[in-house]
Amino acid sequence: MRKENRVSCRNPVFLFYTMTAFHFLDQILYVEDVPIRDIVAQVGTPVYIYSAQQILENFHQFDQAFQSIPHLTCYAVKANSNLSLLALLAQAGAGVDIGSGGELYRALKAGIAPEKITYSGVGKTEQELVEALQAGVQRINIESSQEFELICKIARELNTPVYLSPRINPDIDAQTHPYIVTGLKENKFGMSVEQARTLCRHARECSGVHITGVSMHIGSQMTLLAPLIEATEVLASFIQELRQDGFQIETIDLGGGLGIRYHQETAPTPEEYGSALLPILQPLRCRVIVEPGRAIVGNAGILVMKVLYTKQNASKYFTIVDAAMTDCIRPALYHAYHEVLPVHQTHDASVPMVTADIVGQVCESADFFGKNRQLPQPQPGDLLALFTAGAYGFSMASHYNSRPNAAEVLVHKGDFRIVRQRETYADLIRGEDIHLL
Ligand SMILES: Cc1ncc(COP(=O)(O)O)c(C=O)c1O
Ligand SMILES: N[C@@H](CCCC[NH3+])C(=O)O
Repeated sequence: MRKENRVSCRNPVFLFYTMTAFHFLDQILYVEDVPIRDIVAQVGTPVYIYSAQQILENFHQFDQAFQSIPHLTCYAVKANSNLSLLALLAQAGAGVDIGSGGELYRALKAGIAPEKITYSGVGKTEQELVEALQAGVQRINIESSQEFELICKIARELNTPVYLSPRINPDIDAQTHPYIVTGLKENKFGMSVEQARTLCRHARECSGVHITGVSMHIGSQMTLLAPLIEATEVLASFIQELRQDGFQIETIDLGGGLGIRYHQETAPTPEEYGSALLPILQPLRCRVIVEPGRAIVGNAGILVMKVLYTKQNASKYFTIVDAAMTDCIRPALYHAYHEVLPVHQTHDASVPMVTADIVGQVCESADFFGKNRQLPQPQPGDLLALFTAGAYGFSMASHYNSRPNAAEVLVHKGDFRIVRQRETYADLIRGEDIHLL
């Protein structure tokens, strides 16, 4: 990763990005050793670009944070499910957390060993559960008594042992965006300790079904450790109780949720996260599962887009780009802040700074990437990069307005590969038939 000779830029946020694989050299944005413009020249825009080195560095930070105890880092596939990213992480020794049959399919295709897969989710269907058990998945986080009954039935029919971890909803506020809080009692996820206690007792009567763990996932983009510490304590004391009742609890699954820096927030590092939790975890002598998604891929990806037009309505300036909320819905859905910077910096003082909304092509006023952003007056054809877009970017893409999905590119050192082709119009109508009744 080149980090020498960086130019000073007009915007101080540039300095922040020099801490990742994305950096400016002679006013040009690079990922690892590749200029973004070289990728765009070959692949076009909009394009998601990921750094393999950054992903691996983030993954190893989690591994190191828990190295003093048995653990498995199960990357949450929902954050970014591209097959090449999954294969990269598989090669590095990661397991995965999946939330659907589709994610199971991807994980297996990417070479993740079934015994390294954890299956979470509030609404797993019978077919999905059967597929997971037949594939050899050995950790299912269970979220309701009805799901439990269904799993008991499937275990009998398949004559397969099943290993379950009730997902505890500890009623603790993760203090993040309300749409991504998942551990309050009014949320749909998991069950109370009381309900889990009843479920575990019931499990004794179901042959082939074993309660071997306890799990949680209380929210996403958490910037405070206190809720995670408190929730881990709840799980730890439940584990002690279950063991006293004779259950052989081997696993504690802490879920994901560690936040990252998008703007001015400060998020704990994986090391700080590990250090805060290890005193609770060590005495349990459990295998620890962590399920980070965003913290592994978030800062390892950008979305590059091209300026189509600029215009002014009344006193407002707009920069209209060739990407849209269909490529990255986070600003529209959560009012999430993502830094947007020109791919080529200018030191030319004659280029005026403007304050503009950076907006997409879709017919929704929520279709924006940034509001009132200060940047050197963009010109049609200029490239802009939306930073920290590796998590919940492409994986939440849609086809609204019949927009083909963007291409995805993976970079490693001086080399890059298209890891997902840009969609065509034909892709958009695949599976549709015209019937005139
Ligand atoms: C069960 C489960 N595990 C892990 C994650 C990953 O979360 P994050 O990307 O916030 O680390 C999620 C999503 O929030 C989840 O629902
Ligand atoms: N999609 C969310 C995170 C939800 C995590 C899934 N439980 C985001 O973009 O921040």
